[in-house]
Amino acid sequence: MENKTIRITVAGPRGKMGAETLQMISETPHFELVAAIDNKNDGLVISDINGLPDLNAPIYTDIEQCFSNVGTDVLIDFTHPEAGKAHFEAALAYGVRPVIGTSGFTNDDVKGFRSRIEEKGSGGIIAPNFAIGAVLLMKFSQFASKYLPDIEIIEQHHDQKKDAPSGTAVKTAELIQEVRQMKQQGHPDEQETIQGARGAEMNGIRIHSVRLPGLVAHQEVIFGGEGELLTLRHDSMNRKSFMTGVRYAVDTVMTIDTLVYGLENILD
Ligand SMILES: NC(=O)C1=CN([C@@H]2O[C@H](COP(=O)(O)OP(=O)(O)OC[C@H]3O[C@@H](n4cnc5c(N)ncnc54)[C@H](OP(=O)(O)O)[C@@H]3O)[C@@H](O)[C@H]2O)C=CC1
Ligand SMILES: O=C(O)C1=N[C@H](C(=O)O)C[C@H](O)C1
Repeated sequence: MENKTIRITVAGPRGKMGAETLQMISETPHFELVAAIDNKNDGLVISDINGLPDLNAPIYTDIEQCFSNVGTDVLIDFTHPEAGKAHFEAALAYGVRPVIGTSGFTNDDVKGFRSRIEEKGSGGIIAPNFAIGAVLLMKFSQFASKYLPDIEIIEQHHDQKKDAPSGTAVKTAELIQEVRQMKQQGHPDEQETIQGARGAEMNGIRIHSVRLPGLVAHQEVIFGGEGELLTLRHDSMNRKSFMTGVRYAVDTVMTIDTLVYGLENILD
C-alpha cells in the first residue's frame, strides 16, 4: 500500500541539521517539504539559498503566517530552545504535529510540552538524539546501571554546539535514574581545586562535556566496578546518522495522540 504524503515544514533550514533534513525529505517519496521557518530570508524559496537543495518551498520568518498560508502536517524543528518552544506552541495552535530535535530544554520545559499536548489531544515527539546507535547506547546504559551503579558520562561535540551538557547526556542520566538507586559517587570529602574539575552533576552522576573542532557527536558512558570497567560508546560521524530516526519520527507522529520524549519509547 502506498504511504499518504506527509506535508512538512522545517524550522532552521540553513542549520547543520536543518539542511540535512531538507535533503532527507527530498529523498523520501512520501514526504513533501511545503515550507521552512528561518529567522531571515522571508519571501525567498529554499533553492534561492546557496548550498540548499533545489526545492521550491517558501521561507517564512513568521511561523503563524506560514501555518495560516501553507497546509502542514508535521513541523520538524532544529533551531535552539527558545525558538523551539515558540514553534511547538504555534504548531499546536494550528493542528500541526511537532517533531522537535532541538536540545537544551529543561525538565520543566518537557513537562510543559507534555501537558500542552495532552490539552490539545494531539501527537508530538521530542527526541534528544535521532541516531539509532545513540538510542541503543542510552538503553544499554540503563540496563548496565542496575549492576554497575558507579557511572560517568563523557559527551564530545563539535565546537559550534551552544548547549552543554548535550540533550543526549541528560536523557542518558534520566534513563539511568529510572533504575539506579540514588548514589553519591567519588570520595565524600572530594574537593575541586579548580571549579568544574569534576564536571556537571545530575542525579549523582558526573557529566563531562568536550567541545572541539573535528568532532561531530560522540558519547561514552563509563561504568566502574570492583576491579573492572565497562565502557559503552557511540559515535555519529556525520549528520546523515540522525536521518533514519527523523524519518521514523515523522511517520510515527502522524499515528500517536500523546507526547513521546525520546525515540527509545517508539522503537519496536
Ligand atoms: N535530536 C538530534 O538527534 C539532534 C539534535 N541537534 C540539536 O538541534 C539543534 C540545531 O543543531 P544544528 O543544526 O547543529 O545547529 P545550527 O546552529 O547549525 O542550526 C540552527 C539553525 O536554526 C536557526 N534559527 C535560530 N533561531 C531560529 C528561529 N527563531 N527560526 C528559525 N530558525 C532559527 C539558526 O539561524 P542563525 O544561524 O541565523 O541563528 C540556524 O540556521 C541544536 O539544539 C542541537 O543540539 C543536533 C543534532 C542532532
Ligand atoms: O548539537 C549536536 O550536534 C547534537 N545535539 C544533540 C544533543 O544535544 O544531544 C544530539 C547529538 O548529540 C548531536
